[in-house]
Amino acid sequence: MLSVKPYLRSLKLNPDMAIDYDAYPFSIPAVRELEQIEFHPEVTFLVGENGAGKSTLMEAMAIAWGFNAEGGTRNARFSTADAHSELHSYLRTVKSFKRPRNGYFLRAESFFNLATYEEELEEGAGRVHHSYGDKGLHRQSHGESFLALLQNKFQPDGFYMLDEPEAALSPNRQLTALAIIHKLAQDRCQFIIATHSPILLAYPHARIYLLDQSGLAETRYEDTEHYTTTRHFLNNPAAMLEQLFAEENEDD
Ligand SMILES: Nc1ncnc2c1ncn2[C@@H]1O[C@H](COP(=O)(O)OP(=O)(O)OP(=O)(O)O)[C@@H](O)[C@H]1O
Repeated sequence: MLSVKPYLRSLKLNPDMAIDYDAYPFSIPAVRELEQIEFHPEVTFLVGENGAGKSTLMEAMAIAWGFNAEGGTRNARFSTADAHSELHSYLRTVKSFKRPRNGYFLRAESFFNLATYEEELEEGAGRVHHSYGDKGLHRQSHGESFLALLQNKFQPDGFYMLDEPEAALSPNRQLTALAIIHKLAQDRCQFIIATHSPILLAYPHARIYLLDQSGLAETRYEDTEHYTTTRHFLNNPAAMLEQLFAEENEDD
């Protein structure tokens, strides 16, 4: 029997479209070399150095799926002056025969403005702080409201895209977020997550794609720089700092 998930099964570049490889976004190696991404039914991660193209790709996938470029649900109409790339129009997606009932595109960078807009809409409709619990968005810290969104707004049968969700979360809250993601994955949800967090990346059985100078390829958790560097550092912070500072002095 064909399974319901993943809702977004795969994507690749449309080979019929003319591409300018010298201009953004195709000037980014991981976008230029993009062949095919096969998504995991539960969790797919995008990892890579700062500037590797994760947000560019996440945004394009989100728009191709039907989300608002700035984040939110498929119904969100929130927008800022920030321009988004045209990459979405170059993507060919393969989707499940079954549409998810819920969805959300969470971008750390525009989260607070978007959340304010959503809460105003809910209050206007007579709903009091539904998405952020009883306390309301503006009486919570950034991380608390972020987690409240996961706890209240993310529902079963959903497709969720999260761009650097760890940005506002302490290590303990990242573990809480992992537990929420795991519960939702059991409740027929699919996640695509761009992250730098070695904690989130530990999600079992996830598929991890690394974006780098040579393109985009699947990798293992233990092979990510996030895992190896963090592990190496925590094993002996003093030695690593000594080496780092010595190298800096040599450069001076
Ligand atoms: N609108 C734009 N026009 C031109 N170049 C852009 C634009 N937006 C991003 N870039 C460039 O594209 C590259 C990839 O940016 P992107 O934000 O996708 O990286 P990222 O992997 O999400 O980085 P980070 O981990 O720091 O969030 C960067 O070099 C960035 O400067």
